[in-house]
Amino acid sequence: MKLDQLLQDISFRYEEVSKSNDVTVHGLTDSSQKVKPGFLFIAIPGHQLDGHAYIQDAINNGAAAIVGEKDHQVTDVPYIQVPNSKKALGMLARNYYQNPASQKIMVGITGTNGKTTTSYLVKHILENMDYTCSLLGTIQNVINGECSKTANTTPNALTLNQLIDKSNDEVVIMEASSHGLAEYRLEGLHFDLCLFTNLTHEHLDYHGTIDQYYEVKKALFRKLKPNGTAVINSDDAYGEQLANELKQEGLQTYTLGKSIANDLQILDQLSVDPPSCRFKDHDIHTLHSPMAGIHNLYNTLQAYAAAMQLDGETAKVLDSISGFPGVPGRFTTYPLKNGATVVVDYAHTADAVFNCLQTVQEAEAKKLTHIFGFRGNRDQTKRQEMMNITAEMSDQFILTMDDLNGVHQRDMEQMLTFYLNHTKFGKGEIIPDRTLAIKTAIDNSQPGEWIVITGKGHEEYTQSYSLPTHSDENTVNYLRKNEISEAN
Ligand SMILES: CC(=O)N[C@H]1[C@@H](OP(=O)(O)OP(=O)(O)OC[C@H]2O[C@@H](n3ccc(=O)[nH]c3=O)[C@H](O)[C@@H]2O)O[C@H](CO)[C@@H](O)[C@@H]1O[C@H](C)C(=O)N[C@@H](C)C(=O)N[C@H](CCC(=O)O)C(=O)O
Ligand SMILES: Nc1ncnc2c1ncn2[C@@H]1O[C@H](COP(=O)(O)OP(=O)(O)OP(=O)(O)O)[C@@H](O)[C@H]1O
Repeated sequence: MKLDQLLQDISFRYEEVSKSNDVTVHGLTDSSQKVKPGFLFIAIPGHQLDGHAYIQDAINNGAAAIVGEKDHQVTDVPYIQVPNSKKALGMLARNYYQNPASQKIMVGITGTNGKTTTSYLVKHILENMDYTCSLLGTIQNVINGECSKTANTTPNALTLNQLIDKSNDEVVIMEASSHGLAEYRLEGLHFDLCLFTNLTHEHLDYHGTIDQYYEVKKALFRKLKPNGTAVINSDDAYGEQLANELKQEGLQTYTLGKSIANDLQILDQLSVDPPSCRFKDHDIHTLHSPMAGIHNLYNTLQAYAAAMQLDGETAKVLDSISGFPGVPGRFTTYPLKNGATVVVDYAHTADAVFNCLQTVQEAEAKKLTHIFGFRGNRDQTKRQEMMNITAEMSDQFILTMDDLNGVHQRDMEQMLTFYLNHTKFGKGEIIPDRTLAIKTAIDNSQPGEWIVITGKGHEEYTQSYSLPTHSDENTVNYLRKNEISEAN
């Protein structure tokens, strides 16, 4: 593709145009190491390194032209200076792959909690409506029915366009993380549906304040196609604010919540275990959530609303919801032979922990033991809130290791001791080895008791522990097998 064609809709320094006229580009990359002859190299200032420092490497590897945002002397090949390289990467990727997203029904999901769960629900329902769906998110990417691992919840703009280009599916359902939005990974994409689940304290190490975090999330809704719709949980305070602001801006919204002002009104909750409710859109219906927890009732309603925006038939949609198999590591339950129950859940915000523990309380647990830790090098300001919630809601808690992310285990243990000493009720202990923490809780469990392990969900451990296991699910199943063989 000619460089001029690639630069469509991108503003850049005028004097570079003539130089770039004749260049043909054979590929794009923002990694100098991946440059092949004829590639366009986009220099990105990152969080650890600066792509501008690798421009000469890119040229040595055969780059035909360079895009960057800083003043830079480049003599051998055209240097196109743009105001923002990350934004330019999005537009360049979109142009190079000929805007693959424009051929798809695009569904973007944002919010602090519930993105993955809602995305799985939407995929499940739409597939039952005979749509073929790609899924891009935290657990995995699924393109043309093939699953692959993901480095990021929201991939960078180049990967994103490559994945959408590869997809033969009709619908792309993707999670839009706040980092993805702030880093312009969705630049140039437009959506038919944008969903907002909720907004609570998270990632403030990156965003600074919750209001800035909200503004970043709101940016997704600026990417709605002219006839696109925002589907919003307005029982969440930030969701209500978002719906009001978008309506004022003339965008099409579809809200769900308890108030009569909503397009989908939750009338009354019929039961909590399993959760079900009556709701009204055009008519009155009953929804049975396929997953435990009121939070999942909201996720399910949101997925229902999304499907209805894509011309779903109420009865068929509600029917398909009842066959939803759940999401790995989201309130996954494991009955023990002794009559106790273990839950593995991905909760790693205070709100998610609250919802998860509340769900167990509603199941009338005789005793609730909560096992969790804090992720190293992540938002520390949410930790006290998480401690307060577990101290209030659990009967006993065990603090343990989560991913250390480069933090020394000794420092993390000191941190856990600090939180333990500053939390009232005195019903906590520290067992640093995660697998032994789980073993201790299981060994001491009694019929009717619940053990809740939060933080890692579907993820594999990033460090090794005493038991030969590599995830919470694996540890629980390993201990369950031993429980069974010991009992025999
Ligand atoms: C903070 C952040 O968003 N970091 C992302 C960013 O990496 P970075 O800024 O550190 O990149 P860098 O290493 O400084 O490199 C800068 C540039 O130099 C280039 N380079 C570097 C070396 C070289 O030899 N040649 C060269 O060209 C690199 O290719 C890059 O273009 O760009 C990378 C490529 O797109 C991302 O994978 C990476 O995500 C990291 C892994 C990450 O952990 N991100 C988290 C914070 C994140 O984004 N999380 C959200 C989900 C959050 C949630 O749970 O809700 C997500 O969407 O995943
Ligand atoms: N609607 C909701 N409201 C509050 N908490 C929720 C909601 N849905 C899920 N959760 C909690 O959040 C955890 C993570 O859920 P999920 O993976 O669906 O969210 P996510 O937004 O994709 O999270 P992340 O951005 O961290 O990947 C769940 O295990 C559950 O504890």
